[in-house]
Amino acid sequence: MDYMKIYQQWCSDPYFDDATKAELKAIENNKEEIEDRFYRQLEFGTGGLRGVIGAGTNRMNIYTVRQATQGLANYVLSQNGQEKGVAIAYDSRRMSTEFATEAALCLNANGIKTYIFDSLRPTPELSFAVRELHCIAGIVITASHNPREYNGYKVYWEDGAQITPPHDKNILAEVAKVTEFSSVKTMGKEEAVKTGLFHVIDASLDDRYMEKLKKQSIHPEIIKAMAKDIRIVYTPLHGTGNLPVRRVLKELGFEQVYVVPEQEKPDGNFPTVSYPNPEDPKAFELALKLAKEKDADIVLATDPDADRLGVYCKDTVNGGYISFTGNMSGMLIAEYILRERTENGTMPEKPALVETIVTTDMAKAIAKAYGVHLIEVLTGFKFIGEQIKWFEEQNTYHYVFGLEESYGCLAGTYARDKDACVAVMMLCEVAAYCKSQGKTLWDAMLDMYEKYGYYKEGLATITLKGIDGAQQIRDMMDKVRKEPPSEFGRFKVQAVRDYKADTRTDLATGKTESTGLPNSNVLYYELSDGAWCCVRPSGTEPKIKFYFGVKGDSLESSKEQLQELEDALMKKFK
Ligand SMILES: O=P(O)(O)OC[C@H]1O[C@H](O)[C@H](O)[C@@H](O)[C@@H]1O
Repeated sequence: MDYMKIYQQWCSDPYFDDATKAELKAIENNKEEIEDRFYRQLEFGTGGLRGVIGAGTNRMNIYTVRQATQGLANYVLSQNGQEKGVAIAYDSRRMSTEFATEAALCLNANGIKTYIFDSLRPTPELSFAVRELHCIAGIVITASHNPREYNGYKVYWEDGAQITPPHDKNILAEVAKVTEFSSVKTMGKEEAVKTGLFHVIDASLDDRYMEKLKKQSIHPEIIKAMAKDIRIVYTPLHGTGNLPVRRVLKELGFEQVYVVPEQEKPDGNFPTVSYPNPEDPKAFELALKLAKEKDADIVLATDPDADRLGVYCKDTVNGGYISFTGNMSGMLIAEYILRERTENGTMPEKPALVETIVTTDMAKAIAKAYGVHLIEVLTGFKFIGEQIKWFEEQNTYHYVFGLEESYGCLAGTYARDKDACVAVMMLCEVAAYCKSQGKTLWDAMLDMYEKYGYYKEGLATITLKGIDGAQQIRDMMDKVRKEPPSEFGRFKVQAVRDYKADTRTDLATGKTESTGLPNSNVLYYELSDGAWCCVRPSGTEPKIKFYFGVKGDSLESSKEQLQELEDALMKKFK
């Protein structure tokens, strides 16, 4: 059906509420806006839904949320999961509470039990809740770190990780089948409660989650000893992190925790920050200001659903603050866990460290130093979570830590998604440990560079929106496949991995082998001098992403090499 007809249907069909109709009526003369809102159904990808909040088939609203949930409900029923039920959490975004309730009522109308939090919670706590309540699936209403216009819908399966094969494909297929709103079920909340299908999760789950977090601490005695000395500035960026992060730090004994007052309260309008992403230095403006006032040792920010952590640390040499990438903060925690657990004899048998293919190569060096098995997976924390499930099912390895470059990591197996609450806690412990030795986190980082090599990584993106943008991204990937580069500046290509074709080709010998990972539209170049680069279309945003890394022998040389690699890479693609 053409988009104008669908628009008119939404304007007149009694199924849609008056507010929706009024919102649509207001754009009746704006053809472009109508087209954008109705030219397609908001795509339900492997990460679930993510889109701008508003009326229309290509928007996040109660109708598109119900429609996706009906697809999920059909799959849950096909798996006989109605008794196990579905756990639901939501963050501080606009309409998050409404969408979470709609999702629950749709599931209830399909005879499926639901367990919903009474107020906002971090995404990793939902991952924990799915396992703890023995649910078959989970939903989080969040658009993670996207700008304020967005909301989203992430789906989890019973192991607590975001959906991976075969469930992801199966759920996608079920959602795609729900094309008529008339086939979407819903019911009133009172009735749902009466039937015993709608449950609110009680507060004891928070306590159990806290206990799991605290269990990850390796040296509580060092925290106690340093509690008065280490000064921490923290911002939840108007999201879900405020309560759990403060609570875990307090219960561990940290005494000097300063929360950015302007960003403490949950607010879906994100009034003080346009892009609530700890990867963006602008998100740290207020936190750094407070850090200077308090002379903080470390400055931490979590994204709205508290699965990502960004870090700055005081530079004792010049008094300024140094930014840490996700790779760097992940490495600091990884080194600490592996070193301290090896030393105090709590390292499990057959330990494993898990990272994604676009994460720093320093992880490999650390794993090797402590005799820990390193596993690489495709981009996406769900693949790290999936490894934990396989370790348990096949009794192969014991998970000690997992990390990815995009500011996410997880210590422990109580959750199966990245957890910024545990990341904050571990990083504060590392900082306390360093301070007890007269060092900062930056000193610790320099020690690691000296020990393992000066690994440095970067990320560049090109945003290409709409149907044309998607085509341009496909064309870029096709072109570079057809005309494979033999070098990027001074770096020679030694091997090419095409994860879509499942080939790794050694350019010197011409030998081709399997990548060992599932198919994915990703190209990875192994380069001379320990460098590498990788290209993949984003799965969550209209972007093509370029990841790259080098290994230098000093801070200066790695910085310079990284710049050269980035320039050469971007020149090839622009
Ligand atoms: O790169 P995208 O497909 O847009 O995904 C963005 C990010 O989403 C999640 O946070 C995943 O865990 C990350 O691995 C990924 O980098």
